[in-house]
Amino acid sequence: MTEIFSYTACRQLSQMFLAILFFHTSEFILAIVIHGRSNVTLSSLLISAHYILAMIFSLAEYIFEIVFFPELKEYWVISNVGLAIVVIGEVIRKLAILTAGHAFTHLIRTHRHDDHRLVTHGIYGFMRHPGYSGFFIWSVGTQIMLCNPISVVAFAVVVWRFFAKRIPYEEYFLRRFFGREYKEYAKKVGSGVPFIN
Ligand SMILES: C[S@@+](CC[C@H](N)C(=O)[O-])C[C@H]1O[C@@H](n2cnc3c(N)ncnc32)[C@H](O)[C@@H]1O
Repeated sequence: MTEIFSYTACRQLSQMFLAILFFHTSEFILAIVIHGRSNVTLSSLLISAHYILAMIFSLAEYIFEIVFFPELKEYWVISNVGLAIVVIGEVIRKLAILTAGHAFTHLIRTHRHDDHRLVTHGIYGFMRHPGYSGFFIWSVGTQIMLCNPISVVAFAVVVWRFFAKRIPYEEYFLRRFFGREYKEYAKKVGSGVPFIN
């Protein structure tokens, strides 16, 4: 049991806590800066029941493994690569939010607003869904950082399946809003999420 208070656990769990804290507070602050306080609710913290369950599962896996298989958490190269992946995912996601500006709404728009323009510059020139790609990378990175083998696979599968449904739904409306312009853009630029066209 003392492993829970070891240097390894304290460092890896603090990194996880800071990664989560930074991700959610920065999402919320950026939403307020871009859309204005009156248009932002607590839902912009992006903390859903499924998300909390996933994080509890990941923490349970971590505690179980650090108690019964503490050597599993000592792969520092893997853990540090995970930390680097978390930072990369965070940077991609925040670049997406800053580049898209007003167009980046947490709820998918089903009606076109007059000021909604198709964004294809900056990071959107490299991938169509940098916000989703960044979150996918970030979430899997957190589990690599914790050396949580089950959660690495579980997070990759669950987050991928979520975006595999969300992206076609979002793009249905983007095609309706921007027609040919979006078709041409989608022909040239990939989604940014593995195995999603
Ligand atoms: C949560 S944001 C995610 C944006 C994008 N899917 C991404 O991953 O960066 C969802 C909103 O962004 C808008 N959106 C997505 N791609 C866009 C683009 N290239 N230009 C303008 N608006 C876009 C959609 O209409 C939707 O309301």
